[in-house]
Amino acid sequence: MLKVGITGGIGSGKTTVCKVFETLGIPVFYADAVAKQLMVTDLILMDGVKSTFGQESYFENGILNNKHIAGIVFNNQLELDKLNALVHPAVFRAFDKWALAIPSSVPYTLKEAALLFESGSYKMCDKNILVTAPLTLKISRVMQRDAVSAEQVQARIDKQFTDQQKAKMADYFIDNTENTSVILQVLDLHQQFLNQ
Ligand SMILES: CC(C)(COP(=O)(O)OP(=O)(O)OC[C@H]1O[C@@H](n2cnc3c(N)ncnc32)[C@H](O)[C@@H]1O)[C@@H](O)C(=O)NCCC(=O)NCCS
Ligand SMILES: Nc1ncnc2c1ncn2[C@@H]1O[C@H](COP(=O)(O)OP(=O)(O)OP(=O)(O)O)[C@@H](O)[C@H]1O
Repeated sequence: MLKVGITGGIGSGKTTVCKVFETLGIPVFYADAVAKQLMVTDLILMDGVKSTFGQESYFENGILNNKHIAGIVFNNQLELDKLNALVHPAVFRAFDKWALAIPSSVPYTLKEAALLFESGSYKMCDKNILVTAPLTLKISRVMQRDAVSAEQVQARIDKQFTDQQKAKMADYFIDNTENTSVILQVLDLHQQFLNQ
């Protein structure tokens, strides 16, 4: 079965685009959501996070202290590398398990990940899609969605490959500047994947 990776910079709208594919019956593995879940359920990963970033990485009720970790990793590349080295192997394992449970009648699957190219996981996909949007639009979307400052969004953008770098590794592109064209672009790609 065809495995398609889908990524895009913060606020590009990759999750929103994946919801459109889901309406066509395509199963989507949301790597970032799974990573978040593993951060509070995978005991080995949690131990690694606590010993690397301190006990304060979790509140007493077990909830992840996102602000604490984000404050460390998005200001220091070495610390971010440590977090990624803890999280990515756990997500790869979860994806393999998920893919095994997909029925063979499904024409293709999608793997949505913010760091598809950065983590190297695009190599495990047959084709990869890059969702793009103008930088100012991406920043304003995330500021609105997460109630964060432009500087905080920019700090994450700085930790991801640029769209130019990602474009070299992508096979397909979706321009998510406005809603209507996105649906048509998804339908077009869907048809191409069904014909492969
Ligand atoms: C660092 C954490 C605590 C920050 O939490 P917070 O709620 O502020 O952000 P959230 O998880 O919603 O991420 C929002 C966006 O930030 C960007 N981002 C998140 N983690 C990373 C990273 N390691 N490198 C680059 N960008 C990142 C992505 O575009 C992501 O979609 C959180 O992202 C986390 O637990 N990360 C570990 C899990 C992980 O690596 N996920 C995969 C990458 S998104
Ligand atoms: N075409 C669009 N028109 C209007 N709003 C949009 C569009 N695409 C995405 N958005 C909004 O922009 C915000 C960011 O979109 P989304 O969460 O899908 O991006 P993302 O690429 O998954 O971001 P992140 O990397 O932060 O997870 C969301 O609030 C979403 O509802």
